[in-house]
Amino acid sequence: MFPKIAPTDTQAWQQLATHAQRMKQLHIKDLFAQTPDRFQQFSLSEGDVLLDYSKNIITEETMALLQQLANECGLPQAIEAMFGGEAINHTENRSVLHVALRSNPTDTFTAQGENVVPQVHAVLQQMEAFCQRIHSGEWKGYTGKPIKYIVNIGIGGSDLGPVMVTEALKPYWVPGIQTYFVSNIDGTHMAETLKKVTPDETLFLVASKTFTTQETMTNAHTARSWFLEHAKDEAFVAKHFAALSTNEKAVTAFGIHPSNMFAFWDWVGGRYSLWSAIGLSIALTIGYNNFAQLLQGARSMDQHFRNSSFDKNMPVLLALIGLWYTNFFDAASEAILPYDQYLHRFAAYFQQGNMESNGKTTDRNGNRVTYSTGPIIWGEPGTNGQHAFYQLIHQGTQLIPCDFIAPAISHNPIGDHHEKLLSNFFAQTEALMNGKTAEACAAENVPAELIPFKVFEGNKPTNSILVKQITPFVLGQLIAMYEHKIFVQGVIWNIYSFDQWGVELGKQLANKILPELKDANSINSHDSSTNGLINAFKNWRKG
Ligand SMILES: O=P(O)(O)OC[C@H]1O[C@](O)(CO)[C@@H](O)[C@@H]1O
Repeated sequence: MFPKIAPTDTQAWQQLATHAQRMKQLHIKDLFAQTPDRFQQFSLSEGDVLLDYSKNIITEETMALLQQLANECGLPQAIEAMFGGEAINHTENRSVLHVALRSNPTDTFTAQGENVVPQVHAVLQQMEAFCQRIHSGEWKGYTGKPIKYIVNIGIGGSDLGPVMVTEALKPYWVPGIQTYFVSNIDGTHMAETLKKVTPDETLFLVASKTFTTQETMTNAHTARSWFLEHAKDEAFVAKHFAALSTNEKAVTAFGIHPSNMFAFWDWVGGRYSLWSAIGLSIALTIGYNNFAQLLQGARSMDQHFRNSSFDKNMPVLLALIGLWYTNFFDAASEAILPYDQYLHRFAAYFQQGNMESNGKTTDRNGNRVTYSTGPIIWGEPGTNGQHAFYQLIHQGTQLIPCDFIAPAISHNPIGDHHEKLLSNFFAQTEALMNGKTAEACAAENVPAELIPFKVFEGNKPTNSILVKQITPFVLGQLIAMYEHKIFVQGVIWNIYSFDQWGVELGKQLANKILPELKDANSINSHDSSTNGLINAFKNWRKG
């Protein structure tokens, strides 16, 4: 196990606090003027992924101190503890081994003394064989037709990853397969999806680690009832429902045959599970070989993360830079801005990844932290974001560090769209850094009274992540890079990143309120606001 040190108790933290006061007097553009080869100094590549972190309010001293902080907080030991299968998810007494899901068959990853790699590959083989049967048309629905529609029913980690990846890799979709995702318990989500599919050509994947999640189980039962209204015979459920879960008992109780169950294990966190059986919707949508490439890309990033020194380590550098702004510049949020329409769910995916992992106030000693932990993560694809919220990033009062992500090669090279798109990417990072002075405005003959409104302070930090093309392999690298960033930050903040107790309270209260909504009686068991809302809801429904 690694030390449970409050980062504020390290020498590096004290030095960083002093150093930050000096750095706040500097402007990134001056740092470029002082060191023209700053790009070489603060950029690195790993395969087809280039990370340029030079447009940050950092110097070599900053980075050295941040790396010292990581060392003092035991990051080297923490990395080995995770890869070594130690139960680092302490509050649930579980290993954290999503890295084992993208292992090669000859690798070894051990949880509770057992090498998990053989079981991982057994499920991968089951997934591959299943994909082959669906894609070849060998697997038939109850009227003898092949499967055309996949409907993944899951929520949170059992939805967001597969949604994000299938959207990101749309150019790789298997012809003839159309995939939909239903997550919301709002009946509208299911109803609108069922309008698009036919019961005899649809495969429902019930994706739930626990197989108890209210939203998923409600949606799965609704899908089953709809299916049976058409198919009439329960025996046909086996041809149209499969389960992706760790809970075989609950899967069987639902009526899904164990041969249609794809297993994973408690050492896979929900928000880190797209690499497991939860990725079956991905494999069915883009083909198993492309899914395998996604895993290989992640594996290459795992090795980079585990074996590179911190000054050449993409996840570590991203984590340290993020922490620098969270803890020493009071940045409350970070934006992820992909200049690629296919990556339109990337920020939403890492919203859960970051905020469910590092949105914690209790440290690993059970004490309240005295420093900020995980920031708010948000973002939209450029250039849409430019016409929505970039105003605030440029001229607002909040400091919002941004990650710009783009491929050099578009899957849709129409005219000069991609050059125009990327010219915006490059222009934005440059403009955010340089800003615009009053003198520059005056030189453009801006009327004096308008100059204060047209001045941009600049000095807004950005990371640029340029990749050759969004292939399955590169996407695997990118996702794993951000996963490990979250891990590194959690270690330094001395919090447990792999539990999510914070989502429980709302769930418990909803279960308490649900029976109160089923009759017409007036409610007075809550505070006046909650009583008032519930009674208004009931009154409207009476009429
Ligand atoms: O896969 P399950 O068990 O249905 O859980 C879904 C999601 O619910 C959570 O437990 C809480 O939101 C997530 O961590 C998880 O991804």
